[in-house]
Amino acid sequence: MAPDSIFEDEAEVFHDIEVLEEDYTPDTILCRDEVMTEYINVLKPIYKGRPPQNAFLYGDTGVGKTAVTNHLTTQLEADIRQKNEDIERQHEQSEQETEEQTQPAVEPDAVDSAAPVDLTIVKVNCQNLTSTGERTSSYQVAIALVNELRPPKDMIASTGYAPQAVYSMLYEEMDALGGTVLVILDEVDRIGADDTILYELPRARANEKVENARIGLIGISNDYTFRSNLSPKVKDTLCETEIKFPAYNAMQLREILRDRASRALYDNTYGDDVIALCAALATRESSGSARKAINLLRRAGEIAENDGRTTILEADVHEAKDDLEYGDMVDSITDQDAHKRYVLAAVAHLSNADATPARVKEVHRAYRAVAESYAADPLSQRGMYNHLTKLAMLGFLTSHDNNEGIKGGQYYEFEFSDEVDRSKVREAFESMGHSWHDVRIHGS
Ligand SMILES: Nc1ncnc2c1ncn2[C@@H]1O[C@H](COP(=O)(O)OP(=O)(O)OP(=O)(O)O)[C@@H](O)[C@H]1O
Repeated sequence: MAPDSIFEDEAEVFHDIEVLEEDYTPDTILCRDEVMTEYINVLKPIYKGRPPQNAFLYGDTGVGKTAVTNHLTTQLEADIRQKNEDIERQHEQSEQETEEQTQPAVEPDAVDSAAPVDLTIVKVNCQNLTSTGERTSSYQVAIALVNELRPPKDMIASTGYAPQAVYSMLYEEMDALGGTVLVILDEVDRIGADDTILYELPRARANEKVENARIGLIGISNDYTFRSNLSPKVKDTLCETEIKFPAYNAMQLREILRDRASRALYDNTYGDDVIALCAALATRESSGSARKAINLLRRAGEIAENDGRTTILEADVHEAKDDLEYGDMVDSITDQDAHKRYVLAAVAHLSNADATPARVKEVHRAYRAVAESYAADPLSQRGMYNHLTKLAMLGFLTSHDNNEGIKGGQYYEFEFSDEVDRSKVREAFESMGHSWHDVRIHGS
């Protein structure tokens, strides 16, 4: 039967596509028993009503840091709710029994030692705090935390307050809550060089900034260098416990994928070959990222559906890989700071004018025109050169070392690496809401 609408697919492979969405929290966390045990030990004191611990979680992207955190904090909240209800019931029972009998049936001590636990969890992703993609700062994280704790009508603006005033507001909110306040900072490396908040929070009670609240801090990061660059006093507190999330191997990814696929896809739409290929590609190309494996499966399913098929083929997975790589590169460009993006735009214009590989002087001329077209102050050639070499180090650009002997001297030339091209840079600009400016390349 022909579909009634142009938006209808003749063939469908997804039974529940949401199971493959980024924000889906799986009911069961597979293949993470060891880290879960370590993590549970960090959270145990909270359940027991003792002072919370601080922890630093690290591991490559897509290895379950957020998924495990969400899973365990949800479980912690549910268990504490249950514990508090039990305690309340016990209290009521013992009060009743005291009224009825002269001798209470329940040991009074058993009730007193089990005081209800008051827990508030505040989560902030430090990546999303600036619209321009520049580095976040402790100040912005503090503002985000204040706003998480306040009702919408009392939220504060992201600029215009003295840092100490923001910290005071934060402590006030936390003190008003009382009990244990567990602050979880995802992508904490985005905080950049100013890590004030990371030593302010765990020490707030000792420094008498809060009286009623006990603050625990969990930082999550996929940047290995971040930890080593932390100031020693932050390292001592935040990294009280460190939990490393290792990359998944292909076998583990297969297990995770089989579980997801069985919920997301109709039976018989995929075979074990497709699962194995997604797992193998994610292991090889994306250092064991479950996110990549799941995204590959999802994209491959969409490709099959768009093609009117109810079976996902290995070829769909290969096509999905190409599609995702394109998107990943655009995202990585978006993640760069403004001057690096201007440099990439400059190389895009040069490449379009067939003027690459280009010497630093030529890149600088194009870069200056790009920066000015976005009303930004261009850096000097030396300043820009630092960004240029960093971009080459990160794999966006390739540099050629030319040596023309005594006459020409030694010089470097730059061009896009195989993974980058003009359309990706342009798409990155547009995805950030910046229109693409066609800059004239002089002298080319
Ligand atoms: N052990 C697991 N069992 C089931 N699903 C998992 C597991 N690990 C990761 N996933 C899924 O893989 C995806 C990526 O995981 P997650 O967001 O937790 O990674 P991450 O380590 O926090 O990555 P990033 O550092 O990029 O934030 C999510 O969809 C998550 O549900």
